[in-house]
Amino acid sequence: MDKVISSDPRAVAVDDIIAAGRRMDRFGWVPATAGNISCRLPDGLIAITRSGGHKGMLTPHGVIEVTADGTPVHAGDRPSAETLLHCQIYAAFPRTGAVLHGHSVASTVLSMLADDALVLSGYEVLKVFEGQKTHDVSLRLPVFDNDQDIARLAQAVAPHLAEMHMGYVIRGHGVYVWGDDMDMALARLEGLEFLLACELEKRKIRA
Ligand SMILES: CSC[C@@H](O)[C@@H](O)C(=O)COP(=O)(O)O
Ligand SMILES: [Zn+2]
Repeated sequence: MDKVISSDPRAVAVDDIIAAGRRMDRFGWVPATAGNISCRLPDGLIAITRSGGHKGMLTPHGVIEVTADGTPVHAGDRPSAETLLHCQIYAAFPRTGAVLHGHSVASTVLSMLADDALVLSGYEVLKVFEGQKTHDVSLRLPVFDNDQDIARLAQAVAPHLAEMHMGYVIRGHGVYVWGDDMDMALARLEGLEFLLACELEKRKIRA
């Protein structure tokens, strides 16, 4: 889909979120109603996917606005069940403009085999992450236990946000990745998912 040329930041955000959902769906990262997607708007509000519904088949109706603390701007709107995790990332990183959450096979399986982190080493694609200039590095991808209480999950994540290079994984659930804008967030998600797919292949060969 061509990018919408618009001076209305809301229209651009809606278009970016719909396009991101389609791209994530093409890779198989948003099965059933999994995943959620958001953008920060210039006025500080957050455009985010409604809860439920397929993220590969979003329409403008599937994108709503919440305040920085996750309160829907329009009463009755039901934002993503994981809205607080998005809000937490925007609060921690003032430059962040987009947050993506997907449920890939690789992140789901590997996180169930890991302790508190997955360590990714030696891959050229590690350079997609901020500040990385070489493949010759080991980056830690934290893994948090899944929790249906999202406020409690956010509390578990909070102390570790500042040290994150790539995002994080929720065990048996999926990844959270972010970037200054949607293109950057998508590039990082694609890079991370490539690395996780490589790790999964390595483990299959070793088994
Ligand atoms: C297929 S169930 C997935 C949900 O429980 C959740 O993890 C998810 O990613 C989507 O929730 P949503 O409320 O639509 O944003
Ligand atoms: Zn999820």
